Amino acid sequence: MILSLKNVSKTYPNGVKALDNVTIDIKAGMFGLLGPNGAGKSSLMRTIATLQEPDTGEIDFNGLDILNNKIEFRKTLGYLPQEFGVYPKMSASDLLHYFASLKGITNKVERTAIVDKALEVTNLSDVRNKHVAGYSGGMKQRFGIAQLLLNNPKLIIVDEPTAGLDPAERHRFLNVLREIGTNHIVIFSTHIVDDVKELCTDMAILNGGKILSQSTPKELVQSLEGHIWKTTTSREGVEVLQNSHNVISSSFNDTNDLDVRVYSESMPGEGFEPVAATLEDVYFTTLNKNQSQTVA
Ligand SMILES: Nc1ncnc2c1ncn2[C@@H]1O[C@H](COP(=O)(O)OP(=O)(O)OP(=O)(O)O)[C@@H](O)[C@H]1O
Repeated sequence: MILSLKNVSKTYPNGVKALDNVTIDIKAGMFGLLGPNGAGKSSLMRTIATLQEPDTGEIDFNGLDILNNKIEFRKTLGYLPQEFGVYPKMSASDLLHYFASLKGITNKVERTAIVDKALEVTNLSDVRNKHVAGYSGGMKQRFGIAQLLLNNPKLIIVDEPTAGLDPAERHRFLNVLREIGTNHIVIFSTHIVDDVKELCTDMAILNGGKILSQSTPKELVQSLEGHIWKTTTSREGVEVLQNSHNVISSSFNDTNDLDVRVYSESMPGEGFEPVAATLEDVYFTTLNKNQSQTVA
């Protein structure tokens, strides 16, 4: 199973270039698309879901040219957009039976098996008789997944599903994605580095409509090993460091000083110690590098 995008670009009528020559191959497993607000994540998701046309480029799913075979492709697709709809006062079970009927699953025994499985995978079996309208944000997101599992999609696209979820719900939701990621291609977008770290077999960093890097989280972290250094300084000290060093991030510690992480090929100076690289270092280093190239 493979989804291939070649030179996909999109400029909106207002002149914003949301996708800039995106070329990427996505294989089975959990694929995380990581980027800040406005990076182009939703534009890429909507384009793959064939809800909007790119200006140029090709998208191919298992040999099918999806831009010229939208109806056929959509039968294999499950898409959960960023904004989910308003649900009627119907139980999760009744609503899933209704959606399954609309999708043409008319045999009641078959439909019941499919609905039960979708509720089980998304951990909603216990609340199947409650109204979806009264569900919490996280339960609604899981219901969104249950709904798209009904027609057994091969490719699942989930746009920023963890935004706005509390930590417990986020955890439950990621567990559901982990479960379905074992036998589907799941592409999900996020601006939370930990989502990708906890879940993804493969990932890309997107900004300004461009893919800045693509690899496994492990390989990306390994590529920075030996180049990340830490020091502790005052608030004013950080400003000085920012002018002379490649500062990745800074955070307050217990003594109200700042722990500062710096990227450097070799020992950046006195007071620095080497530290293990993290995926957050990868993310910020990649964005910083791109920003300085864009400015230069
Ligand atoms: N329909 C549209 N018309 C014009 N500009 C748009 C449209 N949709 C998105 N944009 C712009 O395109 C750029 C990319 O937006 P997009 O929503 O794809 O990014 P994103 O990474 O999903 O961001 P967020 O995390 O905020 O949802 C942004 O500058 C946005 O303002």
